[in-house]
Amino acid sequence: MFDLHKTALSTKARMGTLSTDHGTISTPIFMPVGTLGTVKAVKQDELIDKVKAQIILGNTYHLYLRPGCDIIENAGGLHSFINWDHPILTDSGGYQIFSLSDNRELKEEGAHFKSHLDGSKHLFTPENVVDIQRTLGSDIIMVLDECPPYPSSRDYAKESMELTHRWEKRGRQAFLNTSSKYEHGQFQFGIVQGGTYPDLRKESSKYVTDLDFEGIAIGGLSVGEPTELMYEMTDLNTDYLPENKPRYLMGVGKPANLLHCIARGIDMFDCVLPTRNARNGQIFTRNGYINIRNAKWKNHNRPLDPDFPTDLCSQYKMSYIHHLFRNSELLGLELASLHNLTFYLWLMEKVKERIANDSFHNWYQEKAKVLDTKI
Ligand SMILES: CNc1nc2c(CCNCC3CCCCC3)c3nc(N)[nH]c(=O)c3cc2[nH]1
Repeated sequence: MFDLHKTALSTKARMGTLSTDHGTISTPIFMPVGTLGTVKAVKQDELIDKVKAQIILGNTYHLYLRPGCDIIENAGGLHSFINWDHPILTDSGGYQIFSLSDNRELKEEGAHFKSHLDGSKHLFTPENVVDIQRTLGSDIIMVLDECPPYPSSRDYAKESMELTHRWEKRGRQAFLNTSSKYEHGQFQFGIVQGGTYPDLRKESSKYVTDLDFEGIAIGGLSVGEPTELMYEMTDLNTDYLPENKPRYLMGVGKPANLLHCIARGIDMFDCVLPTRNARNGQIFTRNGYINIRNAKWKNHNRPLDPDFPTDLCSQYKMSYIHHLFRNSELLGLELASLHNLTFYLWLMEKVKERIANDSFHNWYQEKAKVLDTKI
């Protein structure tokens, strides 16, 4: 399960390992997002050999709708279907129902929604999202929850949190009453909610902790709230979460956000930013970020950062990559996506080095400022 190795000096940063039947994850970790069973524009072997990814995310909502659970089950489960023999975490679909389906209804029994693909009607319940993720065979499954919008009134946030709590209790029971359909075991993570209300966040942290999940996610953040408020809620939540369980901050974030949230006690992150923004030309570097589509790179005949270990950085001229993006050439998307993911995992390795030698606390704030600078 989760072994806490070290907590940093004067911040809540920590290093640990999460052992799953598909491999061990060293934390802090960033988890590349593979919505439809593929991390867009990056091949599985590159994820291992170049990105050094240790775990990727899949999406219950999308995979359930297409290709559907029976196709994936017939293929031997998600790992076999996508040819990835390492850890996979799947989100429960609650968040996707809100961000994708324009017609959904929350009831005590679960979330009714219409498929964004063909308008067909579906219902996710705390119990059937366990069954779906049992069938997918992901190593870490998430409970069904509601992620309230930002801003939400305190009443709405409280109502939503309490429904999510009742769903989590049912989801945990469904998980404990069933077992994995495959050779490998599975873990279930609970999700803390409570909007941006400190008293609700504290109550939710305690409620979810008491359900004794294998890990705990912090939900309801990175939904448009000010960054400082996201940091404040994260800091408060980890004060009330057990030290011996991994903490997963959902949907976060920019490189600078990762450093600040690691300092506030977070172990696991996921975000579409490195791949989605790569496709728009945003490239993260050790000295800040650039947009390669900008005309300033048109005649720039040097590589971006010759000493950084990616093809984009060391093998290609900026003028050429600018040209690829200007012409929507696939090679541009591939180089930028692979680079950004490699950068995120490289940053996590730097963080672990700093925690190990007790130099994280006087490094991360300045580094976060540099990483947040547009070059
Ligand atoms: C971007 N901000 C944000 N994301 C949130 C997410 C989604 C996290 N990412 C999942 C991946 C998305 C791409 C496909 C694969 C799964 C949240 N998910 C849940 N269940 N609950 C949240 O409160 C919740 C809150 C979130 N906030």
